[in-house]
Amino acid sequence: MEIINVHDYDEMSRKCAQFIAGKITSSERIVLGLPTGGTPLKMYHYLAQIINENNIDMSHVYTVNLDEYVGLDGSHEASYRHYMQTAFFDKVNIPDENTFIPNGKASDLEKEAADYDRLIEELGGIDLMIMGIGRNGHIAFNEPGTPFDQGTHVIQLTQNTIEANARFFESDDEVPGYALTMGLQTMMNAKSIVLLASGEKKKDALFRMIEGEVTEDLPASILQKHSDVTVITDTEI
Ligand SMILES: O=P(O)(O)OC[C@H]1O[C@](O)(CO)[C@@H](O)[C@@H]1O
Repeated sequence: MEIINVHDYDEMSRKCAQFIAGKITSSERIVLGLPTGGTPLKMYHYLAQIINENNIDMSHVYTVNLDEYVGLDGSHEASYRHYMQTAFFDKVNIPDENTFIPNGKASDLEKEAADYDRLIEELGGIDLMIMGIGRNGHIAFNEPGTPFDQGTHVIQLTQNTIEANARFFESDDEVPGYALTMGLQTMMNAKSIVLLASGEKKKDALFRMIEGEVTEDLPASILQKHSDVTVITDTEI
């Protein structure tokens, strides 16, 4: 695991955006795994800026998002589809049909999960996966206790995650209790991974992820077993 220490959130976001832009321009075709949450917001800002300033072609870029709330569709302001459109997709010239996010309104969620894994396979797998980390060590919505060998699935969110995400809703009660998320196996299949972590509140999870035991109690610890993980962080560990 390579750890890149930066001074602050801004530098972390800029570095990551530059790295992704470099990969996009140097690839004939690329599949990106993309996160939501507070952490990557500024990274998307810089990435859109770099793409537009340099007229970077996006027709060969495909994106698969990590997760979506069950019960929300793209018209809901807290849905991850809405987040991605406003934070990134609407700002760059990526074809709509190249962007994929699990459908949280699917009538058969199990089927939607299986179809999502099939889609990733048909795209040829994920070349570069960007992710954040939750305070309890979750990645995507894989909460502590999630088996390491799972593909995309439905998960019940913990109270900790509901509270952490309540800031995107009017109140705690509005945060959906379930989500569709890529599984840890899906994420580990990505060829390269970049994990972003900013701030003291992530310090404990980050430390355990890097130094601790590989355990399902801390989902992110599985990344110790991946051969190409870069962590960009402003948190001293
Ligand atoms: O970036 P934030 O908002 O701290 O969230 C951390 C993690 O929580 C999630 O948003 C899910 O709760 C993940 O997608 C993200 O990696």
